[in-house]
Amino acid sequence: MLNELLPEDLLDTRAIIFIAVSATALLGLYRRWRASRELRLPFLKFEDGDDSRQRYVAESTKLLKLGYEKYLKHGQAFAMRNYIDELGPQVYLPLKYLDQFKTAHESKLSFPYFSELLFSQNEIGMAKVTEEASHVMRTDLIRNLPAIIAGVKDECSVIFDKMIPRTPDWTPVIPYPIFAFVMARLSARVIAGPELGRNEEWLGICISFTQKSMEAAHALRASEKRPQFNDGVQWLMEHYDAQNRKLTPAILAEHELFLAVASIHSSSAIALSILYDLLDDRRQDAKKEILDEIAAITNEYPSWTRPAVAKLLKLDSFMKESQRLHFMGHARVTRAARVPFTFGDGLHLPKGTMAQILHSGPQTDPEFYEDPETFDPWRFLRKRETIDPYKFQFASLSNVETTFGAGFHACPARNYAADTLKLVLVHLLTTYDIKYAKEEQRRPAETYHDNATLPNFATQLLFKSKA
Ligand code: HEM
Repeated sequence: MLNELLPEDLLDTRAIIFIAVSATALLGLYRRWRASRELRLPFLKFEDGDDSRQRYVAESTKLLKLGYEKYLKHGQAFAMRNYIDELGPQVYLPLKYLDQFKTAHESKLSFPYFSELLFSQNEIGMAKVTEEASHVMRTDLIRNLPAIIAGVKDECSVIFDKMIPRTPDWTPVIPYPIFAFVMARLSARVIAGPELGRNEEWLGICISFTQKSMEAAHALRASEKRPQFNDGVQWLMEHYDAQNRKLTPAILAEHELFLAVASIHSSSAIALSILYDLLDDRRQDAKKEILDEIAAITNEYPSWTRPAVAKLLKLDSFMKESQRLHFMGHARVTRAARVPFTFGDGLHLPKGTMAQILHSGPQTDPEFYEDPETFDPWRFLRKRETIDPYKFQFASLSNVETTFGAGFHACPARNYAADTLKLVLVHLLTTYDIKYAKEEQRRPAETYHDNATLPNFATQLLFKSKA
């Protein structure tokens, strides 16, 4: 019957898929259009005649600065176009909502759902945020941190020696791919264990996020009995066992790939960004003090254990100041409304709204930081000395320190990430002389894409072995 009524090609599988996909996309567009009508918020846009999509890709930084000054600073949320139009408008919230926002239950405001929408994870088959992987990072990683950190410095020497030879001559290096490899290898020790940590194919997979992770994890699981390790695979196996659930290779691969996505590029880009400041000719006095600090710790401790790393107070402060001014992205604490959500004062987010905190706004706001545009390497060290020694650290969380997010989903590996970054920088600063290849010894300008700000990945540096 259907055959008689419809043209032949409409029954072709491709045509059916096309219709189904288009219908879903149209339904999505309709839902988001409705959501944007329900959002009773000022709508921020470029108002100089060009409000094209391209401007949202290249110039969101300008618009977000305006949004902070005009709305957020005065306690008013705003909406703006999402450069991926199908996602509907995005919402930025002022800090007064952060406490309610970060504590809202996952069934209402969701971090995984935000990532699912933003990265079209269902459509492209990308590994999703998995509750189990986050759980083992939140529990087992934190418990095992001293043992894990104790091996990082030695591992740095082994890896960097292969990647940047110790020679007396200046060697030109584009550091980002090397940093990504180093961070992939360091994270692999934590998320996948020593076998995969030394497996170049696995590391390549993690760096390039390819589907091959499935095969690699499958091969690992297929390889008979695994000895006891202290890593994510082991912790996930134990977590599933304790709940009497089956951890299949495919599920394990999904957890592992998600952890690889979460861990490698953020750490590599931040390492590069901080190194750029350490090499800048305006920071040489601070660098000298950091080198003295490292020398003093090396005299006091036989090896780089967690207590030794905790003594890197100046490096910690420098790193935090560097990230304050050269943050990795404007948006943090990203959540999407699984159901319509209303804040205590009546602000309403329709179902499907993607909302976030503007991390960048407070970083250069004199309300939060004195003389905020000045790079003051010991700003946070002074705060630790005079206000609270346990706060204002690189990995600290507060309503203005949102580099690692906030609330339940705040990065569970932030202390691991901070310690690892420090040990990578200690290794680089004590092993090599490093300078910019160009004559001017100044950090290169950031690059921008949508609400991301990234250190320049193409800048060439020169390395030579320390005398
Ligand atoms: C300096 C490097 C890193 C930065 C800046 C960073 C930042 C973040 C941020 C902003 C979030 C979301 C928090 C929120 O929305 O409240 C997050 C989540 C997460 N990060 Fe990190 N991260 C870093 C390194 C790592 C590493 C090395 C790992 C693993 C070894 C990791 C594992 C995770 C996981 C599992 C989550 C999801 C937490 C959850 O679902 O509850 N991160 N991270």
